[in-house]
Amino acid sequence: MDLDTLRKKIDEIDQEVLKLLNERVRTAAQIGHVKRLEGSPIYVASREEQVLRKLGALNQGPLSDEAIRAIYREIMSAAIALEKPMRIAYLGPEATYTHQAALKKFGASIDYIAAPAIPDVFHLVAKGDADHGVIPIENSTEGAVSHSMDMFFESDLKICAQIFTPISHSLISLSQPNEIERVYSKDQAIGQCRNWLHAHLPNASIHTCDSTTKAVQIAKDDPKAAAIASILASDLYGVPVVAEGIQDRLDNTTRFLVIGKESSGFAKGVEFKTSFLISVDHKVGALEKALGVFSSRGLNLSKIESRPSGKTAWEYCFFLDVLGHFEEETVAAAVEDLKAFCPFVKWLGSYPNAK
Ligand SMILES: O=C(O)C(=O)C[C@]1(C(=O)O)C=C[C@@H](O)C=C1
Repeated sequence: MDLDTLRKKIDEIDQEVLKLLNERVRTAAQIGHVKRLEGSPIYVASREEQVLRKLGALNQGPLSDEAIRAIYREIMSAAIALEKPMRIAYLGPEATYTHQAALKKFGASIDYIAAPAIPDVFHLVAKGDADHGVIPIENSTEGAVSHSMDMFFESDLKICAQIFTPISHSLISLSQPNEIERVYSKDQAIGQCRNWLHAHLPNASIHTCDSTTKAVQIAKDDPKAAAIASILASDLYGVPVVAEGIQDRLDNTTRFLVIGKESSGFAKGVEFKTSFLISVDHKVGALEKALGVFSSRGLNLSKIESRPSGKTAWEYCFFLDVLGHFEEETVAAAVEDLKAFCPFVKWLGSYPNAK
């Protein structure tokens, strides 16, 4: 077939695709109406994952599963916007890695609010000024973002989704590396580039600041300074990248959480993760007994992290991640068991365990 004929074919297909897309978002708008009457949440992470999994199973190619997910991310983003104008708060300012994770999860049709610090994300959602919030929770190189974890002690917000984002850092400066005297970034980002900094800028002083974007703002005004941040932040502020991919590990990935007033309901065919916060008595075997509640039921405990209790020195609370949904019988029964002997058990949410 010649070019004109093939393009005519594409035009005809596009007409059909457009008709179907509008039919799909009209149906989503009707769902939105039902949800408003019922008072149920508009964004439903478990349903989205179910839709994406079904499409993945149906897909015969040549589109990759990744491409389908990206296309449907924007279709669902447009659908949500028609159901209700939605606002997502994220740890800002603009162009932070959290901003990029939020965009990846919620797409381009949603309104975003940059919050100056992690507690502000929680407060915006709790007050109803934002429908959901996005915060970093752990990095594959540097570990837990303790500030985010600690917010769950006091907040009643629930986790409704997780987002994994590969993190590639750049050195951003108006000068070349041999002229750089000061390096600025968020503590976590500095930790992810520690070996690179030691090898390439051994004489530069290292300074932490509130965000990777803030670091770029500093580097814009100080030619002797460099920021560790994303290429997006370099583009936004017009400060050049002088070295790319400076993170110590190639597989450097951050896990972000979506928080909201409600967790994610159960959906068939979707694998879930449930997070808890517990404390145990200061007794021999107390922690082992708590963990045994899960293993005796064949539940996979995928993570345990201890944090100071915030009440008494050298007393700890434990964050647990378990594969399964709180509405599933085995998980619910395990929690009942825990409540019988743990002084403190808090369910933080159940959400799709999608990578
Ligand atoms: O099924 C729903 O609950 C919808 O609102 C529709 C839809 C979709 O476009 O498929 C949109 C938003 C939700 O987060 C989940 C799914």
